[in-house]
Amino acid sequence: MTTSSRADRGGWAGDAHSDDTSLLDRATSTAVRRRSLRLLGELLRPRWRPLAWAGALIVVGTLGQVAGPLLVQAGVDSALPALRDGDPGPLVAVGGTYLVAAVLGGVCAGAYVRAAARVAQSVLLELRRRVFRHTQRLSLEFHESYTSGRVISRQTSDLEALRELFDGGLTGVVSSLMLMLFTGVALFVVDWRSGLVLVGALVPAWWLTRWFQRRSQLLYREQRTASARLIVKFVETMTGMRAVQAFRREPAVDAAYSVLGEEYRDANLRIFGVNGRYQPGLVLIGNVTVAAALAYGGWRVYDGGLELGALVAVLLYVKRFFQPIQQLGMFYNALQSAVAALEKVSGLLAEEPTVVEPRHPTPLPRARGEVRLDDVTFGYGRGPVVLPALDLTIPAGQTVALVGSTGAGKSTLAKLVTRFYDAREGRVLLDGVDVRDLSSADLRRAVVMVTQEAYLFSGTVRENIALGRPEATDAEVEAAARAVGVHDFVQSLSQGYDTEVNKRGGRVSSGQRQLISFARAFLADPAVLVLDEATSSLDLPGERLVQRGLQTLLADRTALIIAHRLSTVEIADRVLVMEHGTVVEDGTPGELVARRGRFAALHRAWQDSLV
Ligand SMILES: Nc1ncnc2c1ncn2[C@@H]1O[C@H](COP(=O)(O)OP(=O)(O)OP(=O)(O)O)[C@@H](O)[C@H]1O
Repeated sequence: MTTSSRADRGGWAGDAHSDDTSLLDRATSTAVRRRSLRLLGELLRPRWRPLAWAGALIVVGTLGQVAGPLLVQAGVDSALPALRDGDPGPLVAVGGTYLVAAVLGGVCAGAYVRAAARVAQSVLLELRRRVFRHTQRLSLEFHESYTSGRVISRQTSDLEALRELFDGGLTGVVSSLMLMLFTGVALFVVDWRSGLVLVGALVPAWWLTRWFQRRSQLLYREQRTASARLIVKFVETMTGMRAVQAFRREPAVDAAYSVLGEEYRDANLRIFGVNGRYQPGLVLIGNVTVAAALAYGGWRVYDGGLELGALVAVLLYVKRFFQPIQQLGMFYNALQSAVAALEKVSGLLAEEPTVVEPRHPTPLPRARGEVRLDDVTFGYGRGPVVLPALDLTIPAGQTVALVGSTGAGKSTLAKLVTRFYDAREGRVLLDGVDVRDLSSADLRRAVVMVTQEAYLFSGTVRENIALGRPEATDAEVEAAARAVGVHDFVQSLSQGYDTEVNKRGGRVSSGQRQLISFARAFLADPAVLVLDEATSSLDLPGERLVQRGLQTLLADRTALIIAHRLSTVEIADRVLVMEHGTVVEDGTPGELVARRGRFAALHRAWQDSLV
């Protein structure tokens, strides 16, 4: 894959994540820009009507503002002489028009801000929704490689940068540009020679702006990268707080966080350094131009080549012309920040799920639960092969315990059966149907995975149990809880099934957490259950409770359990011992103990640990 096409897709795959580097080569940079613009186009196209309305408002509003100096000129050069001759009419007319233009300009500018804000807010809402929906849609492969902190910074600080641009900057940029354009045209209308003085001044202003643009583009990328790193570190530390405290990593983490914080501060300071040169540079150019226009115009007034009113108008226009440039410089910061953010968000949105939904799924409304791996070879991404040519058949209803040393490929096998990943070669079949041909609805109904961490979401115990079947009745939820033996515990909570978990009064132990997740799986009633048994040890009564719950859960269904406990292995119909991605022993627990191989040794070690 070429760099540009990877950047076009988003480029997280592989070790160099494009959004973590601020130095992109030219081709990648162009591809990233194009991708961002495409996204912006997609977002703006359906909103062209309100955009056109905002555009009309700003044109009228700016015309109202630009009319001022022209009217001053008319006042000085025509209305005042007429008044001297005893005719106050022109002065009244000029004064009245000035008032109308000022009011119209103000009203339209205000309406423009509101109209632009409505468009901006709806774009932001859509983007926020898209990012969330898209991240959910992406396969596990993405989530295992793109750290959660980075996803969070896409959804928070990047969208925030875009909000800042839309809220203040963008409306300002458009009105500033408009004001400059109309002011320039009006200046040429009043006195084209003075217009040429302005054009001369634009040359250094242009060079200064180009310099600023180049420097700040790089610096803003650096700033966003530094900010994302800071967020990643924070999220990582907070989610791993137990490990941090257990291993007294606080000072090390603190030091690392401080370094990242300093890098972020330095990145911000560098930006201010560039701004600090750009802004005064522009002010200087502006003032020199006003002085030049005054000298040149004054000489011509003296000479009789220019009316006094025209000179006043020229000076007002030249002064006004440079005000928006300074504003533009400030908005440019917001723009840079937002462009960098848009590049990253568009990268995330360009990611494609690696596990794709079939176009014409084979229906499987009622799975029996036979699982077969047919010559399956698998490796992560472009990494080494983890499972080489695996053949395995698990008849419907069989409970299989997977054991083996760490890194042997047990979880990988589980992730293939649940189709969190697709095999590189070979097929994974459920009831004879390739899992790639099943709709995700059928597959997720038939195959449920219970993970080690048994994640509980904020909400009530009832909602947590009914996660896979939200339409389940209270009686069904309770029956599931009874079946796995967690009903009494739930009843003992302050508000029973309505207790909010993870809040005060709703704290659950790891064993209870597992039982709730068993109840959740029981209620979902899948034909195949894949279970990564928790490694944390429970006390004996707790272990018995979990074991009993497990047995009820397993009855009549196919189960693949990554087993960490002797008691679990003993209730299995079959044990598979894995080493380096291959099954090295396969049989009933009794048979394997008798065979005196690896499992027998493991079995002995487990038994010894119990006495
Ligand atoms: N997301 C991943 N990306 C790349 N390689 C991975 C990923 N997950 C696992 N691996 C690699 O695949 C191999 C098998 O890992 P797997 O998690 O399946 O082992 P396991 O038998 O479940 O181990 P454990 O009992 O420690 O969980 C290991 O070498 C591991 O480093």
